[in-house]
Amino acid sequence: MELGLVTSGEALASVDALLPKLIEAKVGSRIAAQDPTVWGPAAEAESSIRLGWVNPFEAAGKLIPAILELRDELQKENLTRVVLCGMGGSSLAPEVIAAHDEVDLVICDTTDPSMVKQIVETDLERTVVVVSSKSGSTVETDSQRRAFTAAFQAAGIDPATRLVLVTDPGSPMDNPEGVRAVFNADPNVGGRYSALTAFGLVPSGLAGADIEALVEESGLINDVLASDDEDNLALHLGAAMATAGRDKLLIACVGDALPGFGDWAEQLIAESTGKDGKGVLPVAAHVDAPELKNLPADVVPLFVYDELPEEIDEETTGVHFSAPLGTAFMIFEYATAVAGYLLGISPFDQPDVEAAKVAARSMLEAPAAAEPDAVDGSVQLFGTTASTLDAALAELTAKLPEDGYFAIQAYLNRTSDNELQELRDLFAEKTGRPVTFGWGPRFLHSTGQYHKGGPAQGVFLQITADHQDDLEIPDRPYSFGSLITAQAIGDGAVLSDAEHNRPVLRVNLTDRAAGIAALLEAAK
Ligand SMILES: O=P(O)(O)OC[C@H]1O[C@H](O)[C@H](O)[C@@H](O)[C@@H]1O
Repeated sequence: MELGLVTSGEALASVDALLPKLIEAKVGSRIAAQDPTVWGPAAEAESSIRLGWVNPFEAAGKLIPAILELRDELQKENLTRVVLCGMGGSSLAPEVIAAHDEVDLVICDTTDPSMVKQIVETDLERTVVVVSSKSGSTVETDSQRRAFTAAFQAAGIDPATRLVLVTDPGSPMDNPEGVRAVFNADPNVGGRYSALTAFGLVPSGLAGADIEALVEESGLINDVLASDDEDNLALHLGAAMATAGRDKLLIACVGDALPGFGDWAEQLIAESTGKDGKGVLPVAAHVDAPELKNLPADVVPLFVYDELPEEIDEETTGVHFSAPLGTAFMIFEYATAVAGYLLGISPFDQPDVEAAKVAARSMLEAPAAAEPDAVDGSVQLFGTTASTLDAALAELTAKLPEDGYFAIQAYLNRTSDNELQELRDLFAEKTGRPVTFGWGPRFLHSTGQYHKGGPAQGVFLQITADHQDDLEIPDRPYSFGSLITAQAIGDGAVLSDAEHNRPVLRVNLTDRAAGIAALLEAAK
């Protein structure tokens, strides 16, 4: 893949206006030198422990031989199915790396009982499970680990031969007892910037990805990214992200270019910029997205190519990007940090993520069985004055502000309920506004920060379901089914509370298949 970045229209105007300022303030070289003062005094404490990602090379060089050695060992034992349990920054990068190299890595980033079951009950005899968590205390990851440990034991397999941990040194998970290996990551790198640390490299490397090539690619333009001149692509991309009046970035991969990259970039940009009522809303979409046919005035489209097209219309607003995956990770990380500087926010914290976790915990401790406001066939409606699904969706859509976006949050099984993703385009068509689609609880660790901390522009459609075939979480007083429901209700409660005041409609499907069909029909 060739390396290139071209901006056009208003994105180009933004680059022209902001580049001289970025160069004058030496933003590129200061980030490369890990200068924590770039984002101002309020951000300094966090920045001073979060800039390790600008130089991942030495640590990666030491780590890779150990990963390859373990991979060989596992292969000799015919342990060829690699599952990764982890959320947000602990799973999005390895998912992209594996997809890019076309190696199988099964991602378990859910609490949907049907999906956890599907993953836990498949081919256990040849499965090795990587459990990744920087903090070592993420409830989803801990629950998935418990489910796998119990499943191995039930199958007469010693979990100590099958569990591999990736975590920060000293975290509650950093314990070699009862596991095959523990890989420590660099604590000075936050989750969403950790693609080239143990979090990105261990699971994808064990699954067979060419992690040496990836790390090599990531160093290709190190000097360019550290420079204070017009050739620094990250300054261009950061300035394009901060285009005035266009605070939404629609990401579309063209053809086979970097599959899944939009989902990774979405977490990086949403969690890094969406706070203090500001932010860039990333919209992971595709080249046929309705938004691109009739571009809303507040959206910058960003196209990711294998190779840049020969001709790019200079007038039409857009960002056109092409890079090898390792290089792309680095450019986007730098660019997001640059956008943070331009927006005047700290790109390394996620102040609003915790609120949803707290609300979910209190739901689990004292479950409140709320009565639906209305029932329409197999769909229960919560948070509406309407009595039918059609009317409830119309009521929600009517609350969209002019500069608003429609957010769909599906707390379902992203493998077997995948057709639900069609809702994204249907609502984009219907509303003429950008639409984000997130699988819960996965998105809580990604765009979840922006939805609560960014500009108050979103309206929210939560989709939950009853769990006929639930799964217990060993040694926990709640099941996966009650956990995922608590996570949805908890996040909905925070979104709609007095502080955030976002419109939220929850539809609960008492029958999944019939409910999904009804939703798709209603969205047309
Ligand atoms: O790696 P972990 O500590 O389990 O964290 C996983 C995710 O959790 C939180 O939601 C953070 O907001 C994310 O940035 C992080 O990637």
